[in-house]
Amino acid sequence: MTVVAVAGAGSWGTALAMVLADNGHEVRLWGHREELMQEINETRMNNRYLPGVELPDGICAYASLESALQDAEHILLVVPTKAYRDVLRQIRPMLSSPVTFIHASKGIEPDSSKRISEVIEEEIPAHLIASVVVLSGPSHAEEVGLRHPTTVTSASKHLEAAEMVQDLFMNSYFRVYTNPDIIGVELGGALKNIIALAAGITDGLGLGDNAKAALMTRGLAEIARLGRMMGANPLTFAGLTGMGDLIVTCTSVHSRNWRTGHMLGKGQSLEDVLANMGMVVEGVRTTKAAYQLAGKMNVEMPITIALHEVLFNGKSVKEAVESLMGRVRKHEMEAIPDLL
Ligand SMILES: NC(=O)C1=CN([C@@H]2O[C@H](COP(=O)(O)OP(=O)(O)OC[C@H]3O[C@@H](n4cnc5c(N)ncnc54)[C@H](OP(=O)(O)O)[C@@H]3O)[C@@H](O)[C@H]2O)C=CC1
Ligand SMILES: O=C(CO)COP(=O)(O)O
Repeated sequence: MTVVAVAGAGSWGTALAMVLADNGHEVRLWGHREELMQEINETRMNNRYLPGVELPDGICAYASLESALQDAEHILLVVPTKAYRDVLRQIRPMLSSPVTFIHASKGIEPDSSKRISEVIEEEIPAHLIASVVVLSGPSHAEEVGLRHPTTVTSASKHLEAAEMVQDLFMNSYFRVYTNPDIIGVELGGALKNIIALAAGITDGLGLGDNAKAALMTRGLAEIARLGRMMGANPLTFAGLTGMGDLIVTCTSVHSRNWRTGHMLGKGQSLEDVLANMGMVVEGVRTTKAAYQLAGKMNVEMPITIALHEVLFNGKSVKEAVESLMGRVRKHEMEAIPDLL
């Protein structure tokens, strides 16, 4: 049995806490809302974020981060990307010996263009980090909560750490693979949210399955283009954390990113959609970050740019579709010279 602190008691933190508790680990689920933490301990449910799922006895909810971290060998971070620096700055003075940081969030920080593992390494001194591991893949919390078969990837520069996390989570309904390509795994998980927003928009507009297949395929091409420039292994994007997560996020009604796009396609404003969602929609912020990165790295990302114009510059979705379809002719493999 291992003691794991889970920082972030939303949908995904709660579902992953359940997987760990099913595997016999002692799980300290930390959330910053005292009332919700008390309710979880009393009702054995997180009705706000994962309704209908009965939580195993191995989970104890904490409103005090310090108590949750006490004796924890590993810290699983599952807060929205925008909360990372704040949460890590709270954690830092509470650590006295190195721990493994596992993160399961999917986003890139705007302006700094940092991946989450880089933010962790920036905020926590090296002597307090045993390893950084990313857990990512096609995995909606609602289905993991039902213990439906799910596959994900554990990625780390250190294979032993990736394998340790694989063993920690793996069970009969949750299968974990390893991959050393932490850059590709983090970028795939973050960037697919942009394409899911765009796919939701085309679904909301009623543009059909051809348009959605086009967005997903050309979306993956631009993700791989940026990834390659940032040092990822292009093959990672054909795996669970690339194509796999792109499929689930663009096609599932559980996806908050797809749902947001769908409502935008139906004519609602971004502000209204986000105000009513009640959960994080990472793709909005990541569109900003990817737009900046595409400019900095000089990588062609037409879907990301079109979505950026819709979300932040008032371009109509109709105009965005026309501008994408009206681009000059291309070779399908044009920007991936190795494949020509
Ligand atoms: N849901 C899913 O199926 C999956 C989600 N992910 C990723 O996991 C990450 C978390 O998503 P998810 O759990 O779905 O998000 P939710 O919106 O369901 O929950 C987010 C949680 O984080 C809390 N939170 C927000 N800011 C802070 C803060 N500053 N300090 C402490 N807690 C904070 C929220 O609390 P409050 O109630 O106060 O807002 C809430 O409990 C995202 O990056 C997402 O992309 C990855 C795979 C699957
Ligand atoms: O990453 C996810 C599934 O793998 C969750 O996607 P959403 O944040 O769009 O719900």
